[in-house]
Amino acid sequence: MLPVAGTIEVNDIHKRYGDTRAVDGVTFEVQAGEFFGILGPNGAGKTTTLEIIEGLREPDSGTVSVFGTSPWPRNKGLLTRMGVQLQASSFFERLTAREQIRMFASLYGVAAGRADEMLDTVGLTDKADSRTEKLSGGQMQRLSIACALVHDPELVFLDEPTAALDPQARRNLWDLLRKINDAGRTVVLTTHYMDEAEALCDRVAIMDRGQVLELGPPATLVRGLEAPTRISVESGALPMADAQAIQPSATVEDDGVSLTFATTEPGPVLAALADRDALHGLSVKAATLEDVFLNLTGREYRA
Ligand SMILES: Nc1ncnc2c1ncn2[C@@H]1O[C@H](COP(=O)(O)OP(=O)(O)OP(=O)(O)O)[C@@H](O)[C@H]1O
Repeated sequence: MLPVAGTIEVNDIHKRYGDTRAVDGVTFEVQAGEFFGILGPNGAGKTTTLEIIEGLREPDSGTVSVFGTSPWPRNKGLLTRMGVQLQASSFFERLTAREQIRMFASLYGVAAGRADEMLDTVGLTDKADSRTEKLSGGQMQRLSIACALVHDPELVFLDEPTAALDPQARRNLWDLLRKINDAGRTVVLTTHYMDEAEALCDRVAIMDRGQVLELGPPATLVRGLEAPTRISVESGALPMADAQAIQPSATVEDDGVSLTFATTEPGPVLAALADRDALHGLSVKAATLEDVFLNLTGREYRA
């Protein structure tokens, strides 16, 4: 049997700008229905990678296939099957939200009624008559996502869709993105937020300096680290000697604010603290993708 081709296949792509190796040998596949994330700090090469897949840029070398064909040179057959989220700045001037999305719909030969439905899907019906420059950041992002989805594409690209949003607006947008994926669409998203990648993505490619350092489901990447869990309670909850006796393999520190255990076996430590009635101010922090990045690069993650 032939292997099943991915919706997207990226094979050893390179792109240089002068001396900058923006993309330096990137390879991955995205399967149909996947929520795939490209995660990395500013300048990692995420946008360049995405634009090459979208057919907006030509790689210097390497190949890309989307639905089995090359997106470069500009492939009109792919346009109707892909949705690309535009930055809010690319809206037509002085149109209302409804006029914007109907304009996008008409470009694809999509009926106005479908455009109005999409406004409703992204929760903007009550803003339909507002001019886009009057919308909040989150509302503009939702409108740009609605415009990307108006022709019902199978594959959706989102470039940092929640950048610069407040936490509540980000959460709302996450719910919307999950719905889009649950409806069967393949979603490729770039983000520099570790928590966003963890919350949304089935698999994530961690990029830095033009290269993919690690690729897999977020939970697998974190588990693969075998990084310790950090258990903190109030400073002085136990005398240091008693704390150290709980689990000789754990590292224990008391910094005057918290007494913290770093342990790969958190269960017995929690049980022992409960036995000693020493759970005041408890917080438990497992390793995150940030620890994975630190482990891979030796650098703290700075989005
Ligand atoms: N058109 C361009 N001309 C010259 N250099 C560029 C161009 N586009 C990107 N670069 C450089 O290539 C590198 C990768 O940029 P890219 O925008 O792909 O990264 P990114 O991970 O998307 O970053 P950000 O999160 O800041 O958008 C950066 O060093 C950037 O300065």
